[in-house]
Amino acid sequence: MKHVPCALTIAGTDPSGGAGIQADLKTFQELKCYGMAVITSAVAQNTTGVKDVHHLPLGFLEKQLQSISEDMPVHALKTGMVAQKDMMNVIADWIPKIDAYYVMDPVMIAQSGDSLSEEESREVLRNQLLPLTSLVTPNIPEAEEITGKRIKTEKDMKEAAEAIVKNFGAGAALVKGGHKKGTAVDYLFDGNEIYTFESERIQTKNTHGTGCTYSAAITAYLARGYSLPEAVKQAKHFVTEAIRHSFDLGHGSGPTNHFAAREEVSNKWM
Ligand SMILES: Nc1ncnc2c1ncn2[C@@H]1O[C@H](COP(=O)(O)OP(=O)(O)OP(=O)(O)O)[C@@H](O)[C@H]1O
Ligand SMILES: Cc1ncc(COP(=O)(O)O)c(N)n1
Repeated sequence: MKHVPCALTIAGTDPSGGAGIQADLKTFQELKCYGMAVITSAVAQNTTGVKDVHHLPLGFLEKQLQSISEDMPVHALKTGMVAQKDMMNVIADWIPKIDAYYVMDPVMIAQSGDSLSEEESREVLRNQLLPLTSLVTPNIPEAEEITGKRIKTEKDMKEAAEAIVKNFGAGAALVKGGHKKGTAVDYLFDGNEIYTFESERIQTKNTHGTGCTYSAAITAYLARGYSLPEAVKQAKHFVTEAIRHSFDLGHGSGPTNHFAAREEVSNKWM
């Protein structure tokens, strides 16, 4: 049988299907990866916000991870919502046991403003998880939280990407400009150079789960064997099209459209 690219997400859930594990699996599927999922927290949420969170017991998180590593290949994995420091420690102990690219989406606060991670977990994220990453994908507030420095300009974004690699030991850092005005520009520092990924800003309120979809698409392209800059370039195209064709569903910030995104990018990579 042909080599099957295998991608894993370790994240929280979104029953309304726009973010978290659900968005990740849709992305893996559209980008022709075999998708696997380990759940950290069950989240009652929809396009309008988070209603409740139920963290899975630590021992159960460990068993889910073990179920993967004792049986399945993983070529690339991502983490999304990992709310508690003890969960981070479990994941940090497990990742070195497998040989896979690791993309961290350092999910802290949902677009709705609801917190998705405990304050005290930030130090473990910085000290234990960041040094294990192939890539971390903070938005501007998350990059500020990691570096402890305000980001106001595009120069600040590039400096934050460099600092996250040089001072915090990430393999590479992609600082995303979804939260700034003007074009949707992201900066990648891979330890050697800065790459720029830019698209027009699409006028829509339907951007629920864009960060999840973007990091899952990068993970999928890495699992498929793309180099890091090429994986980010293709994933940026995918997320831009997912936003352009986003669904006007729900009463809040609607979800992005994974299958339209795949149709738009497909003739380039299939
Ligand atoms: N309105 C938009 N038009 C085009 N691209 C966008 C828009 N909003 C965000 N993006 C892009 O989507 C990607 C995700 O960025 P963003 O900064 O929104 O991440 P995030 O805040 O982690 O996402 P989330 O909203 O899921 O928390 C980035 O490439 C960003 O530039
Ligand atoms: C389980 C989970 N993970 C991540 C997000 C962030 O997505 P957004 O910022 O678009 O709400 C979310 N809402 N839920």
